[in-house]
Amino acid sequence: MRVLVVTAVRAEADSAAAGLAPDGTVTAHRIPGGHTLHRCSGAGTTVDVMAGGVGPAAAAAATATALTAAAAAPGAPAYDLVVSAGIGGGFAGVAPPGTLVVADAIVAADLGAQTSEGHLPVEELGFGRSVHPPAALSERIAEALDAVHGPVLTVSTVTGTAGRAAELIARHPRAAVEAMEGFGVAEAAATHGVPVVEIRAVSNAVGPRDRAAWRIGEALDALRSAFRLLRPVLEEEAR
Ligand SMILES: O=C(O)c1cccc(C(=O)CC[C@H]2O[C@@H](n3cnc4c(=O)[nH]cnc43)[C@H](O)[C@@H]2O)c1
Repeated sequence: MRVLVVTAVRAEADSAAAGLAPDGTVTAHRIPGGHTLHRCSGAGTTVDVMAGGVGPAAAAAATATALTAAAAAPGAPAYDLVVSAGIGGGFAGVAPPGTLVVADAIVAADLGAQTSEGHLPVEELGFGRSVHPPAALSERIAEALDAVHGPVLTVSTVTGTAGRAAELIARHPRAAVEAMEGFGVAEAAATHGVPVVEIRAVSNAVGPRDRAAWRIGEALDALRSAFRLLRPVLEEEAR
């Protein structure tokens, strides 16, 4: 089984790789676009971890580049699964800092049109999609990680007010987390016909901006634990 993990920044990629390869056996492979795949191999599974950049556009471009490079490499197996992973903001009462969340829907929460009656998603405008269902495996992953299994919203602007948080919850009442890359990763994966899952470790609460309250170290530790627990699930899937 071959898996591509896409994070936004290097610190997230390092946490994922540390969980996947606790003995530190990771090899680096350059691909076009200046990206590096950090390869963790073993027990019938090869997991490539890549920091693709912040935001849905950078994430989509990086993911599509890695998937295209794999498809173009003679004799190399195609990816079986793409994982979007990183830290995120948790919605109050659902996902406090330190919590792990696995997406049961990957939602582009600000893709659409603003109207006097509120936000219209692209489906209502007659083009595109704003939701990707995750791979069926996501439920098993959520169980293995003891994670919340709920919608993960992708936004281009980090929420910084209580009003915006309330607006998002009104539109997505089950939302667990917001982050900035999942939908971009999912679009690229869908283009290549590869299933996708999204895993987030909560670093902060969604709401009024309070940068001092972000628990990034705690979230990166949780992300490392998530990938330690993910490894046997992938190995079982590969059998
Ligand atoms: O200091 C700020 O207010 C600020 C503004 C924009 C971006 C940041 C970041 O640290 C990058 C966000 C980065 O981390 C993910 N993330 C983490 N928490 C959230 C959130 O509450 N809402 C959206 N994204 C979040 C995201 O996926 C990015 O990769 C700081």
